[in-house]
Amino acid sequence: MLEIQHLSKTYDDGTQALKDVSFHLEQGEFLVIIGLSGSGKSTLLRCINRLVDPTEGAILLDGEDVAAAEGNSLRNFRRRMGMIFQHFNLVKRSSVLTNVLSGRLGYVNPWKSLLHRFPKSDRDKAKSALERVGLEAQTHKRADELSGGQQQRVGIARALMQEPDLILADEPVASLDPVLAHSIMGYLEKLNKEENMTVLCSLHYLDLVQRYATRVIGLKDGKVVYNGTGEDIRKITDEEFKEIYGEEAVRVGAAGLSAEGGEA
Ligand SMILES: Nc1ncnc2c1ncn2[C@@H]1O[C@H](COP(=O)(O)OP(=O)(O)OP(=O)(O)O)[C@@H](O)[C@H]1O
Repeated sequence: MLEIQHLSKTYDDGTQALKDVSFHLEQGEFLVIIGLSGSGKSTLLRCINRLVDPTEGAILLDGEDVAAAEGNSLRNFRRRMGMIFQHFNLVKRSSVLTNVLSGRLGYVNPWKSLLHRFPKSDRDKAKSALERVGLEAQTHKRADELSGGQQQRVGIARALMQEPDLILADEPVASLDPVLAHSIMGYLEKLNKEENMTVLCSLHYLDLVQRYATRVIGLKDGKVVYNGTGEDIRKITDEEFKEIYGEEAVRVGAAGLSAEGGEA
């Protein structure tokens, strides 16, 4: 469904964040991107939904180039991708429901969205998204009254409002403790397995990578240095991981816990 061809990104200050990155992703995969801080993971995810404009290369979504898209066509591509951020990116003073509804903004007439006048069908959709992440009881709370794990579940519900085919998650559990990390990953796994959503997620804990990935891409200094299946990465030794990663394996612990296992 997604084919990245010779993607490069050089920022205005001359930093080469991505260098000739190519890989492909099939519908229904759970692809994890690993790499040290600064290796280009965020830049890659942000190029895919064009929060960052790539310098060179193509990003083919079902054969059509997102990298070259503009205007309506870019908006249509973006609707197909739900983004989940490390620091949740919620409007802290707004309610949980309003935050989730904002995931629908691309679909709503702009003046209506300014007035927070969302159609009933959208409000129903938001409630159903909140149920899917187990937060129906928190609907009317302010976002900043929730725990970190709950805030990230709001982030997931907001992404679901777009009815995405592809979920882009940029270190979604880096701000959470181990139990919450597994809980959040469990929700992403559920969307992947039960709703056949394709997931592209950056992570840096080896045990999470081994537990959830069906494919793994390793980035180092903006280049792909590893491309393997989930099976390959489950067999990897700490020494081999160090070669790809450049550092000792980092483990989050609490392995084996699932969405049901942890209180987020
Ligand atoms: N807006 C920017 N302008 C200039 N350089 C940038 C910009 N954003 C990122 N970079 C640089 O690009 C490189 C890749 O950064 P990126 O954030 O993509 O890496 P990352 O692997 O996601 O790191 P982290 O895990 O710390 O977020 C780094 O050298 C970073 O300093």
